[in-house]
Formats: sequence, C-alpha cells, structure tokens
Amino acid sequence: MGSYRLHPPQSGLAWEVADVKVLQQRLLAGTHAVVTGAGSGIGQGICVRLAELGAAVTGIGRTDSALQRTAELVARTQGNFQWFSADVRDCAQVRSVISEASAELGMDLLVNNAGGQFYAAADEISDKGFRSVVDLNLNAVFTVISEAKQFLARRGGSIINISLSGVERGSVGLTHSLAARAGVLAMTKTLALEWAHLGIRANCVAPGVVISDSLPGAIASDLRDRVVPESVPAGRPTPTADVAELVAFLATPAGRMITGQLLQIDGAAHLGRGLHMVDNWPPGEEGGE
Ligand SMILES: CCCCCCC/C=C/C(=O)SCCNC(=O)CCNC(=O)[C@H](O)C(C)(C)COP(=O)(O)OP(=O)(O)OC[C@H]1O[C@@H](n2cnc3c(N)ncnc32)[C@H](O)[C@@H]1OP(=O)(O)O
Ligand SMILES: NC(=O)C1=CN([C@@H]2O[C@H](COP(=O)(O)OP(=O)(O)OC[C@H]3O[C@@H](n4cnc5c(N)ncnc54)[C@H](OP(=O)(O)O)[C@@H]3O)[C@@H](O)[C@H]2O)C=CC1
Repeated sequence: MGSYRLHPPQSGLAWEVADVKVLQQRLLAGTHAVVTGAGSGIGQGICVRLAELGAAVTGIGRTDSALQRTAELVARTQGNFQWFSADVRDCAQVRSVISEASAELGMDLLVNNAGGQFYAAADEISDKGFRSVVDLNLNAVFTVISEAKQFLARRGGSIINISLSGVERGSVGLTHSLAARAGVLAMTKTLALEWAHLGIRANCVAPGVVISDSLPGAIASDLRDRVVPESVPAGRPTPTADVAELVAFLATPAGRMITGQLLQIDGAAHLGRGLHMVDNWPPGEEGGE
C-alpha cells in the first residue's frame, strides 16, 4: 500500500501571485451586503472587496475603532460602507440593526462571519463555555438570518455562513465550535430547501488556516512556519483575499444555482492531516493524539 506524506509546495507555480481579483469591476453595483464581524480579519477583507465591486456594505461588530478602520480601508476604494456596533448574541440589538440597515436598501447578501472559539479538550469545556461558543457560532447566526429573511426575499438574496474547514470531520479541541458549525451547515442546507422558491440561496464557505492581521504575532508565526507545513497538503495558508473573492462570486448571478453547499477553501486540509494532528497546537497545549 502506498503512503502519503506532505511536501513543501513546489516553487514557480502560476498561483504564486499577490491577491487575485477575477470579478468584473462594479459587478455588485446596486446591491446591499451585510457582513458581521466586519472590524477585522476575514470580515474586514470581505467588506473591502464587496465595496470595491460596487456593493453598499453594512458592517456589524462590537468594537467601534475596528469598524472605523474598516470604513477607512473601504474609503480608499471609493466604496460605500456604514457600520453599526452590535453584539450578534444580543437578539434585540442585532435584529434592530439589521432592520435599520436594510429597511430602504433591502439586502442582496448576508455574510455571517462573526465567530470564534477557544481551543480546549472536551473535558475542559464547562457548560457555560460550551453555551457561549454555541451562542456565538450557531444561535446568533439563526437570529441574524431570521431577521434578514424579509429583506433577502425582496430581490432573492444570498446567505453565506463562514464555517471551519474540517467541519464534517471533527477536530480535536473544537467540540463546541464544530458542534455549532455542524448545526449551521444543517441550517444552511435546510434553508436552501425552504427558501429556494423565494430566490434565497444559502451556502457555507469554510476556510482552512487564514493568517490575518488580527492574530497575535507569535501565533501567526507558528501557523505559518510549522502548523501549515504540517497540516495543509497545499503547504500554504488560505489568503483572506481568496475567501473574499469566493464570497463575492457566490453573491453574483453566476452563482445563482449554487445553494445548500459547503465550499472548503483550504488547500485540501480537510482531506489530509488536520490541525488536530499537529503537535503542540495551540502553542503551550499538549495537542496531537
Ligand atoms: C485544517 C483545518 C484548519 C481549521 C483552522 C481553524 C482555525 C480557526 C480560527 C478561528 O476561528 S480565528 C477566530 C479568532 N477569534 C476567536 O477565536 C475569538 C476568541 N475567543 C473569544 O472571543 C471567546 O473565547 C468567545 C468564544 C467569544 C467566548 O467569549 P465569552 O465572553 O462569551 O466567554 P467568557 O465569558 O470569556 O467565557 C465563557 C466560558 O468559557 C470558558 N472559557 C473561556 N476560555 C476558555 C479556555 N481557553 N478553556 C476552557 N474554558 C474557557 C470560561 O471559563 C467561561 O466558563 P466558566 O469558567 O464561567 O464556566
Ligand atoms: N482565521 C482562521 O484561520 C479561520 C477563521 N475562521 C472563521 O472565520 C470567521 C472570522 O475569523 P477571523 O477573521 O480569523 O477572526 P477575527 O477574530 O479577526 O474576526 C472575528 C470578528 O467577529 C467579531 N465578533 C466576535 N464576536 C462578536 C459578537 N458577539 N458580535 C459581533 N461581532 C463579533 C469580532 O469583532 P469584535 O470582537 O470587535 O466584535 C471580529 O471582528 C470566524 O467565524 C472564524 O471562526 C474559519 C476558518 C479559519
């Protein structure tokens, strides 16, 4: 029987280029997109790209200064961005913000990106810890979607739920988060069925390792130098820009028949050794198996 081992990526490949933008300019002009977790990382990158493509973008997050920074980045592209401070786990607050943002504009794209977790073995997760992660990564997603539905239904909009690569396989240290994200995947498929006649599509986009500016430097270095080479068959992290481009594509009419899908954008990480097979991840923990 053959064996498989990870190799460093071959040099000189055609894909060794800076951020790739393949979509036609102003493709999203006249549309309105709402993005949660808009003040940093992947959410910020999505906001900037959607605005650059002509969408009016509403960003939601908890930290004003972070959202203001996204507004500055969007302004450099001549884009249109407004933001609201809200905790997506606060049902009344987030419903009010979604309604205020979309009453006039309607909504063509909703990106549920706010999310996160702590790494801990199942034995180390308290009831409160489990619930807080499920609240953020599952319950809040339902609240946002259910408020957004009336606006998405006006013109037939698209829902994109940001998930985690490996969601269907499991990953050590992420019991709470993967339980929540598996719930979101099931929700996504169900809504794709229930709301297809309204023209509403629902998909999950699941990045692998994305080394964004919001990660502490030591973690970012460990991911880049050790974790990615040991766990991602393509030997590379997933660029934020690639996630943003995929999200934008799914929002266009070219994506109109794509619904109920899980799109993993991870260099085959979900097929091979995952983060859970890397020793000492996160740093300072025992990790591995
Ligand atoms: C090959 C596949 C690759 C896949 C790669 C996947 C990589 C994924 C990357 C990302 O997701 S990047 C996102 C980066 N950001 C974050 O992850 C956010 C960081 N986390 C948080 O902000 C918080 O932890 C939270 C998840 C939002 C929860 O915050 P909340 O304010 O609700 O909770 P707390 O009041 O702080 O705590 C509640 C509860 O949880 C317990 N807890 C907190 N941390 C830990 C821990 N490290 N270990 C165990 N338990 C923890 C805390 O103690 C509280 O419980 P009690 O003690 O009161 O019972
Ligand atoms: N980075 C990675 O390798 C990967 C990330 N992901 C997922 O992608 C998404 C974005 O991650 P990433 O950009 O890396 O991480 P960040 O921590 O940079 O982004 C998360 C954003 O969500 C916001 N947020 C968190 N909690 C809430 C809340 N309760 N209400 C409103 N906003 C909130 C945060 O802002 P604030 O705290 O100001 O509210 C922050 O801007 C997450 O769902 C993450 O799990 C998936 C795979 C890999």
